[in-house]
Amino acid sequence: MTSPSVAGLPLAVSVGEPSGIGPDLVLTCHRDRALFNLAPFFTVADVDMLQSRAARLGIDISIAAIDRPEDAVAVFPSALPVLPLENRHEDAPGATNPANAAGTIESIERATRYALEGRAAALVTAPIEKKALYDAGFDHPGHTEFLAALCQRHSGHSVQPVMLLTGPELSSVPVTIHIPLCDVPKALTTELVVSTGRIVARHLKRDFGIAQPRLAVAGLNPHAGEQGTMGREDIEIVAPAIERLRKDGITVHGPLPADTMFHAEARRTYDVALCMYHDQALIPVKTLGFDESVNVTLGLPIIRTSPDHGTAAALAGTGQARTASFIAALTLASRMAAIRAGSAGA
Ligand SMILES: NC(=O)c1ccc[n+]([C@@H]2O[C@H](COP(=O)([O-])OP(=O)(O)OC[C@H]3O[C@@H](n4cnc5c(N)ncnc54)[C@H](O)[C@@H]3O)[C@@H](O)[C@H]2O)c1
Ligand SMILES: N[C@H](C(=O)O)[C@H](O)COP(=O)(O)O
Repeated sequence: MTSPSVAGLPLAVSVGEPSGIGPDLVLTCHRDRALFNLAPFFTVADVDMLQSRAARLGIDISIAAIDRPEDAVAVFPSALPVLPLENRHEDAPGATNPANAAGTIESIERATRYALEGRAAALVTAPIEKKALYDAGFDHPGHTEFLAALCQRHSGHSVQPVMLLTGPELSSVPVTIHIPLCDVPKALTTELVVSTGRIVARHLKRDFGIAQPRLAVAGLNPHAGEQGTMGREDIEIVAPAIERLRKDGITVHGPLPADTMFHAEARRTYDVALCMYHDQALIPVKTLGFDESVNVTLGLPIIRTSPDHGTAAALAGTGQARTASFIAALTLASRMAAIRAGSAGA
């Protein structure tokens, strides 16, 4: 048995970097759909590339090219529904090919558009190799910012995307995302911490069903600045942001020394850790639950999830890629879509 679709809609899956494990995950998850009770999904991909990758992996799969996302739910029980790419993807596991970049971007753009048009319940993205896309002129740090730009273009409203990594043991948010460490202090402002905290609190209520979310805010500096002797940002930037979030009625505490806020007892005191930079947020999540954690983009008009890991290019085509995080991303996307559909109908 597979899970029912949410409101009759499939999930839209972008296939990711073809030299990585994205295609392997899509194919394996369709093979194992009943085992993991997965809701119907389609992918936007090169059919020949998928056939070739399936043969490498020894997966006996039926792949059905479809014209419209609307056809995916009926096809899913018997075949992997694929909306064919206009650009081609070569099947060369482990070797990035600049010619593949256009197809990778097209897959993300089209899958996002189907979700924005209400023709897919949510978007799930397989991993991209950022450098391969930068070399082709892609000028967004990653999916997170690209999706915000696509949503902004579609709706005409400004969009602040927020990266949430969520796993069984810990959920955390990097306030600054993909920027060099030396740029973090300049990028970190009270306004950014406040707007990020508000988006997190709003989505925890709306998409995760947490009535009164509890946020814990990490300091930037060692020992949260040791009362200003190890950096002034925690006093001048982070603490005022916490005060403003509290005035909004959000349950929030900090700035906390980051080195002692992730142990088991501390984790029980909050729902999400707001961290000041990428590795502060992502190292504890990936250490505690690399195989099960999911990357979610908050702040978008659509639901977007992704596995927490990257392209793992050395494993592409080998059958060694673990699917647990991708399965968690598919499952969480369905659950969030069901919560939104339920509250929209309430
Ligand atoms: N969502 C995304 O698009 C996303 C997320 C993270 C990293 N990336 C990109 O991926 C590329 C590679 O990044 P990286 O090497 O730092 O991280 P990575 O997650 O690809 O790999 C880190 C280690 O974990 C292993 N691993 C990862 N996923 C696995 C899986 N499913 N099963 C078994 N082992 C797995 C890899 O073999 C490697 O040893 C970079 O270009 C990075 O930007 C993309
Ligand atoms: N920082 C993310 C992670 O390590 O999980 C990853 O690079 C994905 O970023 P985007 O979703 O913005 O591509």
